Amino acid sequence: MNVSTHNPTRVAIIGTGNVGATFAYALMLSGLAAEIVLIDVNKSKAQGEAMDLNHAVPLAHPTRIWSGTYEDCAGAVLTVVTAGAAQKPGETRLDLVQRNTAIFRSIIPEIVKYNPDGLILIATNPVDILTYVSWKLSGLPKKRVIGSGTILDTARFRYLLSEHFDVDPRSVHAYIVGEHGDSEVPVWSLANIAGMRLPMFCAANGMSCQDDALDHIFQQTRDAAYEIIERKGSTYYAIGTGLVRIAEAIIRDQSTVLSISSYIEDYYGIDDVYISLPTIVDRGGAERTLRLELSNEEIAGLQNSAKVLKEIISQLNLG
Ligand SMILES: NC(=O)C1=CN([C@@H]2O[C@H](COP(=O)(O)OP(=O)(O)OC[C@H]3O[C@@H](n4cnc5c(N)ncnc54)[C@H](O)[C@@H]3O)[C@@H](O)[C@H]2O)C=CC1
Ligand SMILES: CC(=O)C(=O)O
Repeated sequence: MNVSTHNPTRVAIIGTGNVGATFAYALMLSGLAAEIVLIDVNKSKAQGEAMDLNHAVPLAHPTRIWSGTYEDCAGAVLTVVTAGAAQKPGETRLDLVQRNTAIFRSIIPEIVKYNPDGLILIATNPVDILTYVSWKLSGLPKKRVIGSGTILDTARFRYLLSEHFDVDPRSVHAYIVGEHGDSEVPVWSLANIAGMRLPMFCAANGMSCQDDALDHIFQQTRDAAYEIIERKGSTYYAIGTGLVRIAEAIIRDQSTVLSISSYIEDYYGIDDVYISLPTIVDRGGAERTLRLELSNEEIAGLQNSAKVLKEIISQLNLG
């Protein structure tokens, strides 16, 4: 190997709390990144996580892991931001917006200063709003700033549907779109198993497709974070895995359709907001948002989600 042209795949992680550390662990196990740099305002925490992760490396994948500074974001294909306040029991994601926007005003310019060419992936809540904030603060092209959006909600939805229909969740094709939060929208009209819409699947398999059963599945999806936070304080395994899935689509240039948060223009009258829709993700970031044929109810739900987010963004004084 010619050392001078050697360019290892580096992923930078800002914030090494529950979500950042879990993502780092899952990323190391995946073998996708040759280098993982951990950055946190709490340097001691980042150092401790790097030490613990390094001790797993001989048992997993050769990966260079260290706790660093923003200078180490240089050359990273992807910088993932998980830094900031998390919900306490009873708080909504939107309640975090002022605290986390203030934190992002110090983080995002530092990332871009040392890495103007990479992609930024936001996980911190409220994720859709902070992805918009990050795009504004970074000055980067829209497609290179993305949010984890409803990748997690979609995974929860598919899991719960798979339990109801007793099939592998990977065989359930269904999306949650809109805000990663209370106004999110289930796309029932396109949900399918083996190309069979749910009413057809139920009829063919003698199963229940009652509205109240499906409504309950959506409510459990939407409210999952509240329930988990009430029980164990925070959520991190599923989002950590979701972040690895997005990183994989980027690093391996897979053109995977994922429900991430990307910049939306001219979509059922929705403009100038980051919101989740099925999106083709590759090495360049959010390449294309798919134009879904939604029902009138789903369109109204999506428009409401955009309205909720835009009202809050308009109060943030982003210039
Ligand atoms: N998008 C999603 O689906 C999910 C998002 N989240 C969000 O992820 C965020 C992090 O959650 P947790 O890891 O549980 O929180 P945590 O409290 O465990 O970790 C947050 C970390 O951010 C660090 N931090 C704070 N200010 C910083 C700064 N200025 N620079 C660098 N680091 C800084 C803290 O030192 C801490 O280590 C929250 O906003 C949470 O709501 C959590 C789960 C799912
Ligand atoms: C905390 C959060 O956003 C979630 O688990 O969905």
